[in-house]
Amino acid sequence: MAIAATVSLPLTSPSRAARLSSVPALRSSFLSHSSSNTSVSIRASIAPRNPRFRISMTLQAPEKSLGASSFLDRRESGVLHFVKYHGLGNDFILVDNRDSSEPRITPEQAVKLCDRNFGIGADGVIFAMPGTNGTDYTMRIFNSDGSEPEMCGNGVRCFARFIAELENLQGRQRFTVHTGAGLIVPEIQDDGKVTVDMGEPILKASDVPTRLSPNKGQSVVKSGLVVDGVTWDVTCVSMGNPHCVTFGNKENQSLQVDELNLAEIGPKFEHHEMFPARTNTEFVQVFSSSHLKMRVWERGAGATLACGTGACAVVVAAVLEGHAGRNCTVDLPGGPLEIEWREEDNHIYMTGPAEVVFYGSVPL
Ligand SMILES: N[C@@H](CCC[C@H](N)C(=O)O)C(=O)O
Repeated sequence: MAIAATVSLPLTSPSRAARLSSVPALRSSFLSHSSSNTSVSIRASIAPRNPRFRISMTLQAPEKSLGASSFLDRRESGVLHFVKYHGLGNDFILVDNRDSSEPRITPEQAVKLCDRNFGIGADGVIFAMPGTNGTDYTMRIFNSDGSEPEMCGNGVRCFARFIAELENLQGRQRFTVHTGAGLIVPEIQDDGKVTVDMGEPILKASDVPTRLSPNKGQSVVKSGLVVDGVTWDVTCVSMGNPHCVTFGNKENQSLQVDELNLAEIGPKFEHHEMFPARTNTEFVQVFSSSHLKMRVWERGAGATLACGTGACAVVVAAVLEGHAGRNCTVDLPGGPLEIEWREEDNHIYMTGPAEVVFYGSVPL
């Protein structure tokens, strides 16, 4: 059986062009095109029965970028065309699902595609779907373990950039997006970053949800949670999806987040009996009243390089616990996010990047 693969990479940065031009077979072609903002597609046919694995490649360097729209217009059955994006290293497979309100793949297929060794590799799969209740679009997402969360902050920034590419829209754009967390409004800025109106945080314990007893009105703020014999101070916040935020424990009031063994402790928070829907957990270090650093263990995805809803929950918790003001830079392993919890409307606004990694196709 012959395998045909098509990979299309946008040449948007000199470093990417330099990396690609280091492949000897591609060098002359890439060097001659690396100065323009264009795409090169590589078609490779591999015949596995031939012991020498004959590989033939066709290089195409179109005058204009192929873009997601024409790439994803291809609709062969049994093949999934996708674009991989990342928001600060939190990476997603974006699927054009605008023709149906049913996801084009199952949670089981999503698990396989997200596998970093046997699949494409991603923290989740995101579907761009027709709008609901008058919104422009609907976003659904499967985590890399196949579960379906209500929302994804980094994902919705990638979603906005994906829609702009699909619809061939340039410059500043604003969309209304229906999610499991309700209405979310991302706006692409002139510099390509995306500011998202993430709505209001949910603090009522039973709605987060957490079984911890409310200790500040209906909320759980700086409350003791015993994990493996250690009592952590936690604040519980929902951004549509559940978050447990901690700045320290009884033994260590100020965390040095780089010292944590996240892979060991993260799952114990995620599956703790106090969180009936499991939880995302953020471990936070305070640099100043406007500068925080966090590491995250995500429900259904494990340690990730960034979590947008998590960064929003962290700022809410920091305000409620008196560590910070309403405008913060939150450093994540993959880079910084700007978060504002606005007093006038109680909404949270998140600003950060979203970038294409590559376009691809896989058999289903
Ligand atoms: N990385 C996301 C959150 C994705 C969902 C999360 N794993 C959950 O299950 O709630 C973000 O950027 O917000």
